[in-house]
Amino acid sequence: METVETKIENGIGWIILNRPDKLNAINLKMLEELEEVTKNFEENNDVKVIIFTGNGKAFSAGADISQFKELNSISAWNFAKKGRRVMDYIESVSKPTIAMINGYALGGGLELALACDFRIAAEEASLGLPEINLGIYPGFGGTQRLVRAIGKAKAMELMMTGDKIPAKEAERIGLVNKVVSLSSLKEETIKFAGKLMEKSPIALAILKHVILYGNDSPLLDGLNMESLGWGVAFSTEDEKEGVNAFLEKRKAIFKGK
Ligand SMILES: CC(C)(COP(=O)(O)OP(=O)(O)OC[C@H]1O[C@@H](n2cnc3c(N)ncnc32)[C@H](O)[C@@H]1OP(=O)(O)O)[C@@H](O)C(=O)NCCC(=O)NCCSC(=O)CCO
Repeated sequence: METVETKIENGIGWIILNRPDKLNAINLKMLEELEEVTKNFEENNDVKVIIFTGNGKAFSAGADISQFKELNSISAWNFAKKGRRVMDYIESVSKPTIAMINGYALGGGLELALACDFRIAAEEASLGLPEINLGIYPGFGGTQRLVRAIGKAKAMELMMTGDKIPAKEAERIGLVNKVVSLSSLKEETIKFAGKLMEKSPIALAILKHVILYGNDSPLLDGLNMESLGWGVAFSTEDEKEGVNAFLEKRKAIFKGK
């Protein structure tokens, strides 16, 4: 891979954006590689949780602006559609995903983090959607996902002013789940991933689907998805194990079956 590094350690699939001299700006190659490595991890049984992060001082400063000079309306539209499809795919992965935000998460970088299930940020991180300063606006799903994540008023403020906010403010408005020191970021993120790895991966996958797609549907459809998925969970060995473990007063050991 040219633009991302990957490794699998103790059930965690790491996807590390790797253009540190360009603050991990997302070019077309990186979009393609992100899609490919995410797909590989989704299909790999050794990977239980996927963590995205960046090498160097940024998570990602967004789409690669140096490529914008060559774009016209049609190629820009296609680039946005490509970016959007990759973010949609990342959001749809059946395994839990975490954005470990080690520094700047701007523009497309924040849109990648928004496509993840959880965001854990270092105190030093700075987040925002500054595209408006380029005479454009977020194009990798941010206009929709940010509103859903933090509500319309704050989302419009961030997108229309282009202001960057510190991690603590991002936590206050519900944009990130947790803020920790940079020195403990990796340890805290692994600890959080560990909690997820103790659960039934099947229940997590169904739950994720119901939350994501149920909330984007009319209430009745979402509620129907919830009860149908709940029934499906009862066809798993993990459900038997969970209930038996409770009744036998021991810790459940889920096998993902
Ligand atoms: C993130 C900023 C504020 C950091 O500033 P600073 O620390 O001063 O670092 P720089 O010298 O600016 O950057 C170092 C190096 O990285 C290049 N770079 C940074 N961001 C990008 C980018 N998005 N695309 C391409 N290249 C980038 C920068 O040019 C430098 O390269 P040199 O070769 O050393 O000159 C600051 O970098 C900043 O504001 N970046 C842009 C943030 C932004 O506007 N993001 C939105 C992009 S559009 C988008 O994401 C569309 C999808 O919705």
